[in-house]
Amino acid sequence: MLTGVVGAGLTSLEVLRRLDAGPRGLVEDEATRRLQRYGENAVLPRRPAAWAWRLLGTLRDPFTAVLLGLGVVSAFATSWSTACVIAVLVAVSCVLRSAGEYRADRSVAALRDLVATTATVQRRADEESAPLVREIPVEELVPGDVVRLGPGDMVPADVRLLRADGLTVHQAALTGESAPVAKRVPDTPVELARPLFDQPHLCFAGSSVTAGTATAVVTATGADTHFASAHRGPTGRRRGAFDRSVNGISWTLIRFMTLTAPLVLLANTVLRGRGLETLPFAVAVAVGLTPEMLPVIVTTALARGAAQLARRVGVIVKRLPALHDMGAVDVLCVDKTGTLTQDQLTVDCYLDTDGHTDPAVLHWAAVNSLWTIQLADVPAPDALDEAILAAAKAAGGPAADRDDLLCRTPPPPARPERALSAVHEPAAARATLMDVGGVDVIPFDPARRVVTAVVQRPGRPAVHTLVVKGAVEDVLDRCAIDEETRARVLRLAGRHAARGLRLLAVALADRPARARPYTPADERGLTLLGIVGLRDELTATAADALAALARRGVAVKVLTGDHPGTAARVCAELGLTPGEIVTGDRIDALDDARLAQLADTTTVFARCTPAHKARVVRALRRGGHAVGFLGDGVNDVAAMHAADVALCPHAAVDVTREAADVVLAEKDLTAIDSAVAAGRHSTGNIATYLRIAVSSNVGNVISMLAAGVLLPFLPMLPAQVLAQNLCFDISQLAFAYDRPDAASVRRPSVLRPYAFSRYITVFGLVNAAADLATFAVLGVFTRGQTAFHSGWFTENLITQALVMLLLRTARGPLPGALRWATGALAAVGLLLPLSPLGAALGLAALPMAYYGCLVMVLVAYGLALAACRKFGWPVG
Ligand SMILES: Nc1ncnc2c1ncn2[C@@H]1O[C@H](COP(=O)(O)OP(=O)(O)OP(=O)(O)O)[C@@H](O)[C@H]1O
Repeated sequence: MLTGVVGAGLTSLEVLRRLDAGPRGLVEDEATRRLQRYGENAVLPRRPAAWAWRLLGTLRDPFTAVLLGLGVVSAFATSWSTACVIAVLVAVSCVLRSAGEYRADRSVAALRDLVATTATVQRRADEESAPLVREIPVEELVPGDVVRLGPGDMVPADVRLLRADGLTVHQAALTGESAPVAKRVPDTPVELARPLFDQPHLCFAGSSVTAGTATAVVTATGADTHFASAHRGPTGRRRGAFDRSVNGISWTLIRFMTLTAPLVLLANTVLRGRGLETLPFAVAVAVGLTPEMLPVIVTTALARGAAQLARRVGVIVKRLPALHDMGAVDVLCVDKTGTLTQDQLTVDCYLDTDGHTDPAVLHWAAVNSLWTIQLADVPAPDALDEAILAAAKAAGGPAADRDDLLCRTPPPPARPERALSAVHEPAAARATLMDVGGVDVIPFDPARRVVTAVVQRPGRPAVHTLVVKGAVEDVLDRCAIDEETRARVLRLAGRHAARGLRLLAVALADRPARARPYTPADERGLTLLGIVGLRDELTATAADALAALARRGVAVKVLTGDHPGTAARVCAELGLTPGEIVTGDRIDALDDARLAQLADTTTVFARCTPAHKARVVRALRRGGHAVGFLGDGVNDVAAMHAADVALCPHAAVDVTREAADVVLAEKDLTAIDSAVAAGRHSTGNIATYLRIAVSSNVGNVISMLAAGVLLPFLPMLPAQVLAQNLCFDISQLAFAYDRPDAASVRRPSVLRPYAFSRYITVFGLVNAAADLATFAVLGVFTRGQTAFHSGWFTENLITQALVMLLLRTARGPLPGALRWATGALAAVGLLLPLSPLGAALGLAALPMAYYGCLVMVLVAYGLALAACRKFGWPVG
């Protein structure tokens, strides 16, 4: 295998020779041998991680780190029982979490293979056979393979270009450079002094093709690529809504917890004159405050949601937190072509600049399409080009068939004088128009919105004809026309766009023939021929999907590169109210703050480049929205990276699938609604756990502090604090299986730290009030520490079971898991003090009268909770 550095200085031929390969591609048998020798072309092994690694991975969680820290403090204070219980807590949490992650990985792994990335490779059956171009899984690529690259492809390995046309690649994953860079096969020897990633003829795994095409030979695969050496782990990702809410709250709690132990210690020292002997108790209280099951609940709730989505509606969640982000999304940006529409085009009309049907317009559009496909070695022809070639064939025209192109005679154009005289075509040459030969191509680029094929017409060896097609405004900008014609053509385009057609303008220019390659700078002074209108049917499920999202409070915005008129019509047909349409040039004129305001109220953005789409998404996020982006093309990737969560339909190009967090494996767009509902469902369960665990724990801390001051002894022994905490934690795992009611999945689910703090303060205080009432009862009915500890232990577990029942967000029937969990928790509270284990923990049976009063405290507590719920306050 060649390293990029060695390969950089060699000629193409030398590289091929060193790789023992040829421009026609490897023979299949040899490729199989190489696959065995070099291994799979994967940066990270596809094998599931070993159990030990999974367990170690779960230790990275901040709550676990805090618990371990507290365990170490206990060990130093030689409080071995506290240290042991903490170790058990950490072990239970890690084992449960890694088991959840393992199940989650397994359930989506099979479906993920369905959306695996492929590479277009050129191989031969044997030495004598002609090369065959076919798609193979990227993992099967080997050094020496000849691959084809086109827009939207991931560069599948480190490659050396053999041929390239207008190739630009995005290599931010390697260099951090956000702008695409041009790559080409240099005419002169390469300059070795240049940094490796700047070498024009080398492309690297981890980058993606933004425009143009290329044929290249693979120089390194898998772990030998530069990407692999730079990223020995998963690549970093943007911070989504998940990080902003759950993680934000986690860190607030961790700060709070780290203050708890010193506070308890201080209160006991200052007010009761106790010394360091209270350290284990202080540590236990801090541990009691920790919602240590949060990582387990998060993994279980999200993994369950993801597995159900995959099974029921074929939605693949590639990154678990993305499911939470789906639930938080309140704005979904969608591109139009290939998402809301099928991208299966048919030509509707071909018109000259006066709006009359003109086959010459279709003919030249077909010449452009044909040579774009042929010269650029596009792995998969654009749907637009295929539609134009099909229409030309159906019209019986000269561009009917790629193979026919060079030999058939065109029909006489309806208005030949216009189209052909426009390029000063001698009448005699018209009949042989199709004998054109392709010379060069400047591929389509969503930022330029035009594509140029350079052809040579028969009998005119000294002349090259540039055939340009693309978005109407962009082609007009390159034409030598007066203002009046321009305005007339724009009006014509507007009328047809309003019918929902996709429009292309076609223009020509003659240039003296030359050997030098053509560049975008040559696309000027063109002669306009006319426009082609194409019809693109709506995706069958698009209207239903948009209506369902609107019902869930998700605002849908369309961000398209297409004509404003076309976008408006499509949106109206889908039941969206387009309102004022904002175009790319208007976006350019606005600063970020003004764009954020405008983006809030705009539904359709048209004539957007990839950069415009990304700016709008960033502006919306800055305006406080959680933004999803659903796109299928290379022009959507930047916006997908900018969004909280990126989605793509099943037929998206490789680079889009790679950028997506959520892939819709089926054709049905209404699956997005199911994904949003599943996200809200999972988040609802996580939020319920957090609210209940933390408010109950806060209540306990307040009571512990109060009791520490009021009582001559510790209100609970450290081991008792930890034991009740362990029971409460385990029972709360049932929240991962709760079923939220319909109302709670109707709005975007976001955990707002302020509302959350209010919630835990109020319910924490109600909980503490119940505890203080219990202390009073205990003061009346019991004597001594053991009875006090036992009474409070029982009350604590039963109130926690009550809180779980009364404060869960869902109001529907209790799922079995919750019924069992709360029942078991209350039973432990009542029975443990009577058992030998209770005795070991320092607990004992209580007088019967206590239980009667406890019932009264519990009834009062339950009524207080129910009253708070009934008046809808506080809602976290
Ligand atoms: N293969 C092509 N040849 C010539 N012009 C094209 C081609 N593909 C697209 N265009 C023109 O460029 C414009 C922008 O294309 P782009 O691919 O950025 O967006 P889109 O496909 O129109 O819409 P969306 O952003 O919704 O996917 C199109 O509206 C069309 O006029």
